[in-house]
Amino acid sequence: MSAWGAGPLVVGVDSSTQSTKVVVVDSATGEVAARGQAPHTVTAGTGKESDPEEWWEALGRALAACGDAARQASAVSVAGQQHGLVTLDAAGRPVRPALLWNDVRPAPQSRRLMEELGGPEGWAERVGSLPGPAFTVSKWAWLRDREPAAARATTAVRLPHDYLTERLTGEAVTDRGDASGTGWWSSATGAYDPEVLGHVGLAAEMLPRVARPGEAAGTVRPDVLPLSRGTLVAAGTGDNMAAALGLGLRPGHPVISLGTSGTVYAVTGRRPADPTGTVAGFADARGDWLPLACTLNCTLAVDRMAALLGRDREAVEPGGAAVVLPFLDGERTPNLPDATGLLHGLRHDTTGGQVLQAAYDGAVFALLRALDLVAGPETAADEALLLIGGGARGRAWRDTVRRLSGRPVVVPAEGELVALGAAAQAAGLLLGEDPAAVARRWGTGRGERLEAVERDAVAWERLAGTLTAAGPLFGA
Ligand SMILES: Nc1ncnc2c1ncn2[C@@H]1O[C@H](COP(=O)(O)OP(=O)(O)O)[C@@H](O)[C@H]1O
Ligand SMILES: O=C(CO)[C@@H](O)[C@H](O)COP(=O)(O)O
Repeated sequence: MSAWGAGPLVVGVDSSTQSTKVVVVDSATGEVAARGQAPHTVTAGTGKESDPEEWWEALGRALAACGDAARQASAVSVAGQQHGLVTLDAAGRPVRPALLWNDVRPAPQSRRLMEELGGPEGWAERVGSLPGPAFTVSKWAWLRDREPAAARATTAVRLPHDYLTERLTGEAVTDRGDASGTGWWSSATGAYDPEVLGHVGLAAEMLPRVARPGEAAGTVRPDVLPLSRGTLVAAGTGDNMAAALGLGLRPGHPVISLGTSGTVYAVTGRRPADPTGTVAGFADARGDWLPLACTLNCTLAVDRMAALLGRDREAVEPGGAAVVLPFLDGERTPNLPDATGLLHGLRHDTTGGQVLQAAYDGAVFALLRALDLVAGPETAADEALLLIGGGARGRAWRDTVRRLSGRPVVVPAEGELVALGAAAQAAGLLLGEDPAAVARRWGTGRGERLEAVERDAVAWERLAGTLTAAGPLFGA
């Protein structure tokens, strides 16, 4: 029992693309005692990079905003944006800024790795996922090609959440969920794949230990952050895996997350292996699987379109025949790393609000095309979609998902599902419970249900036709 409520306090961290968010939660009730947030800088332009030192400082600031509650916590867990390549030198300092998940520069290395190591079928079977440009293995191959001196200076490779966990504990630890986004962890064997590592010149000693679900990473070192020395630290996980924990997700309940990335995923007991590369065959943080499709252009692309049009993001208008493929950062789903944004179907009477609606439609269409692939046979055709991420707060996003899917939508009342999932992982470690069961007890997945509306098949067909016609323009 803490000074704040019924049970010991736990801290959940979401170190995502745009910011770090922290929640301090009562482990008995799930009540949020304090919260903090601090922004990150991402380089503009084609390359997407962030300084890992800035994530650490942002974590300190977000924790400080929680005041005494963070210091009183008994356990902490860090969830982070997936795939990012953090390269450390012998002194444990970043050799260069981290290459982020949405950096498409490694597209040539991704294609090469695919050809050299068994083709799409080989990768799907052996690793569970294809080594798309997002995957850490392609980023490391890019670094070796383009910045060989930086690659040579690297003695340790981490993911964003591992880097922060190691700064907290001094221990090099990751988990199966985040490891499954590297491309060098095999979902078939549950271990690093020696052939992939050998192929890209990485020694297993350069990588963190992969903790078992429910295992601790260590304890907080003295005087590192506004946390108490000796606080238990869970292994952490990738941000999508953490959100699945926070929702207490069971098979048959697909999730759409609308943030910097758009993601669509579900939890399942069957190991995914999709040779088309649309579905990443991630592991979850518990021992099951998290088939997931991810787009590079979601909330930021739509907000950029709103800014270009000089409109508020909610100022959409129905009608017209405009189509927007909002591939401002290239695209991952579909796999078109060299794509750019496309606006089609303009007439004299097309309004700015219709073009903005078309941008929402394009972003949601890309995600919904992958829904059936990730949802699997456990999911009923009329099952509601769980809508999370910053965009889930917006009315236009909610309405677009309902109109293009024809399904009901449930928006959890608590917005920070990644941080809450990390908190549930910390509580699970502290109390010896399954973190998803902790989250269910807390009720974090409960929220507002918006009923289905008729599916807009006309808009869907227009988008599908435009995407097919535009393929050659984008190098498809
Ligand atoms: N009220 C809102 N309505 C619509 N979109 C919103 C709202 N609040 C935040 N967002 C969007 O959420 C995005 C951030 O989402 P978030 O899930 O926090 O991102 P990430 O975890 O990738 O850093 C912003 O890009 C912004 O466009
Ligand atoms: O690459 C993926 C999933 O494979 C992304 O979902 C990242 O994990 C970044 O997440 P956000 O910062 O958008 O939450």
